[in-house]
Amino acid sequence: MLTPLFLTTALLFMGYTCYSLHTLLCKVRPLGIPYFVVPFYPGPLTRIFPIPFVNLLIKVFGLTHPRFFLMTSDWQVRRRCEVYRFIRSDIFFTVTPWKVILHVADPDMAVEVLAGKGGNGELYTRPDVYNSMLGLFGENVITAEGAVWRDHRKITAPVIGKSLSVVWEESLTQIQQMIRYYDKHEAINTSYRDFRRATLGVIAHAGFSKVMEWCPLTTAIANEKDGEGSYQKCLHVLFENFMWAVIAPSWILEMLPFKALREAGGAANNFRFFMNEWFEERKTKIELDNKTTLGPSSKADLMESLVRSSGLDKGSTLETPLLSKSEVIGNAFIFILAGHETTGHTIANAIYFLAMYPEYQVRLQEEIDSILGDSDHNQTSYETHFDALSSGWIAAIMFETLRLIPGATTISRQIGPTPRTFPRAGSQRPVTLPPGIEFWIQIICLSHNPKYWSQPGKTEAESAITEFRPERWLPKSEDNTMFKPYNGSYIPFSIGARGCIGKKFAHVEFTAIILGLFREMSVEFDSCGGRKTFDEARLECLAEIERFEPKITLQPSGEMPGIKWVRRR
Ligand code: HEM
Repeated sequence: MLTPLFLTTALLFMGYTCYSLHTLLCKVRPLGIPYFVVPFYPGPLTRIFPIPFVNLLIKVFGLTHPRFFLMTSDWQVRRRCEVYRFIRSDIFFTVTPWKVILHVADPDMAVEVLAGKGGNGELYTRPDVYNSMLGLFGENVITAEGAVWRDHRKITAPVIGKSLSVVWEESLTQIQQMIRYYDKHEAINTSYRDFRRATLGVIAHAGFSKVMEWCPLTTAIANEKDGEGSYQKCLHVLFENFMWAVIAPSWILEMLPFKALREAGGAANNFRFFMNEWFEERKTKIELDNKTTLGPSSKADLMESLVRSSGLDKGSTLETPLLSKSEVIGNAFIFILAGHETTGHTIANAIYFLAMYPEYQVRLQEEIDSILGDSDHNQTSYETHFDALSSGWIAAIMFETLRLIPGATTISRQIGPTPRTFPRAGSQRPVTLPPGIEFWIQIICLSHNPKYWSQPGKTEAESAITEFRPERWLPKSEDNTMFKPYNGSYIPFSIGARGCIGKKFAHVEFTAIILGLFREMSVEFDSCGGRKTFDEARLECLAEIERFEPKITLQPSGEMPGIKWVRRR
């Protein structure tokens, strides 16, 4: 009885899938844009299944054709521009039975989607699958659209912009504490985690007025009895298992017989608990302040701005609160997440590049010394030193790191209800696309596209597009401004009204952290007691970078070679 029922359902499903694929192919073929058929929609949850299975098949059978690797989630990292070169086009479709995706490495089209008319999210919204993941704790500035998004942005962006002095100070403090620890330790192979902890400390202070001393994660977890330790453990578990935390409500996950799922559910629950506590704590403080002062202080941080906008404080002048409590917590989560992972990993990536190319460390240190002279870098401030340090080697190293390894590989958007025409770079004809198509703007393919990254008068090979060459960003002798790439070919922070709120925050943090580290220290590969040469470690590092995988941000999938911090001679 069950077998025929199962077979009929399976046949009906397959029939519907083929019909749907056929309909979408009929839509795509007349457009004259190259396309590949992919049997499933490669959204975030397919990283659990079937992508690992596809990866196994590719490895076992040595499959190299794009129709195979386009089924994986990390082809942009492993193949960079290969597929665009293969099809001789900067745009192509993957057609799945449920969706048509346009992969874009054409800068003019990327600019139109992200920053053209309708780039504020009204015509080109994020696909729902991403919003449901990022809205795990409540709607927020990333998941909201239209008028609601404008409110969220108005509440959050100005306070983030005003926090830069705290960002500078706290970055230097975190690094001082980190150096104290590194001074006593030989080799480090926890850099990604360590820098994530430093940048978590910065966003906790700048956005939430919480002071978190830097210590290695293991020490923080060992101190779990104190509230701070368990909060840090909860964040660590949540971010490491984020994929699991979004697949079902926490109470279901906590009942399942799998440890990773139970832990993810528990961490999500604990996070809600901590955020509730922070919310109530801040609400009480605001109510007290309202009784004793004349209103909101000009030094309000992100949490204060969020809580005040929820209108829950008794002295609130808001007739209609702009945010619900769950939106306050949703935004707190998104700023903790976006505000520390991306920057922490970018700094760790830059450190590995500097270990691979020590000549750039020397130039960086010489520049820092020439700007600071004998003064103490720990006495510097955002107001006095950021400008001087933000247009030379430090900035060049950050820009080049993000060009080679952007935090996010892809930005996705979907076309609204009417067909739209999009420009193409060069002398190519504009294309008109039907509704329902999803754009995947490939940040990493744009920043490797030889048409825009080959240097004038040099061949593609001489331009070393896949190599770390920060000097490409430095001002040329005739003017004092840094290199400006072709519009749309370099968008690690995205562009347009929905571009990154934390771009300057990240730049200030990166500058202060690199300053704090390299004024006192140099980084080198750990030779494992003389058993590993510099060249071996460098090759190992390059091979690991080729294997980076997009989790929340792009990050190592295996173990990076160990590094050592040594005092400058
Ligand atoms: C190197 C560091 C960073 C990188 C590479 C980065 C990258 C990005 C990108 C690519 C987007 C656009 C995503 C999309 O449209 O789908 C974005 C948006 C966003 N970023 Fe960042 N980010 C960084 C640091 C930060 C920091 C430090 C914060 C907060 C303090 C932050 C907060 C946000 C927010 C709230 C949005 C959503 C804006 C909106 O939709 O209106 N980011 N970021």
